Amino acid sequence: MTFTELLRKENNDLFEAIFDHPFVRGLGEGNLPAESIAHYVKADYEYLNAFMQIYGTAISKSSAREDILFYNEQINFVLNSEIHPHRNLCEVIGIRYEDLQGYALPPTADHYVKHMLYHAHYGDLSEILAAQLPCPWTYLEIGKHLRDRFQPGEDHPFSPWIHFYADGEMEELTDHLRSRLDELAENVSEAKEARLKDAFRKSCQLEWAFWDMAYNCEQWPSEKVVVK
Ligand SMILES: Cc1ncc(C[n+]2csc(CCO)c2C)c(N)n1
Repeated sequence: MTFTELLRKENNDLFEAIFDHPFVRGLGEGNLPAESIAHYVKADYEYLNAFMQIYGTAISKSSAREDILFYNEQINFVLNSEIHPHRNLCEVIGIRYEDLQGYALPPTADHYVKHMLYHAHYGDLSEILAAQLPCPWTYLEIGKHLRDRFQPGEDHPFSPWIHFYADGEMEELTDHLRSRLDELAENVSEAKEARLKDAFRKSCQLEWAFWDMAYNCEQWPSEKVVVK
């Protein structure tokens, strides 16, 4: 079994919990509260900004040109392609995308971003990969799960969102990150392996928590948030 196959197996409970989450089920059923969708887009827009910065840190820790090229391409992908699923959500609730940008991250999303930044700062490339991998991997599997279960056609409100993640570039991206992590995780110490597993599992936990944060419109106890 490869290292990432083991990660997938050990975190199956969280993948299943994500498929079962009411936000994810609502995407499949075509029925979600507008406030939850708006809350998701606001937080996710800022999450994607942080994700690109983490790719930037990964570049600063890469010596191979192929890695630099890959991360550079991924920054472009986030900038130019990941906006399509957001636009789909905005159209469903009739709110301009521009009006959902520039908000402070709610506690859980803030924590998720800082978890990845922690590994980006203190870890090497393998640790950054372990913390980032659940992001495309869970979305790829959510997309396929919803596509196969609900078979969304033209009339389904979230069909573009589902097909973007099920049938777009997500599989190739996930496979690339997986094979790179598998290479780097070969012959690591037990302590290092534990750090990689911890980074991956916490990101899976935080993927579930991000859906929950959006569904329940999680807020800070006081609305007065000092910095974005
Ligand atoms: C909380 C959260 N998790 C995952 C994604 C999906 N996603 C974000 S960046 C990226 C990889 C691009 O290289 C993918 C797949 C999301 N939008 N929001």
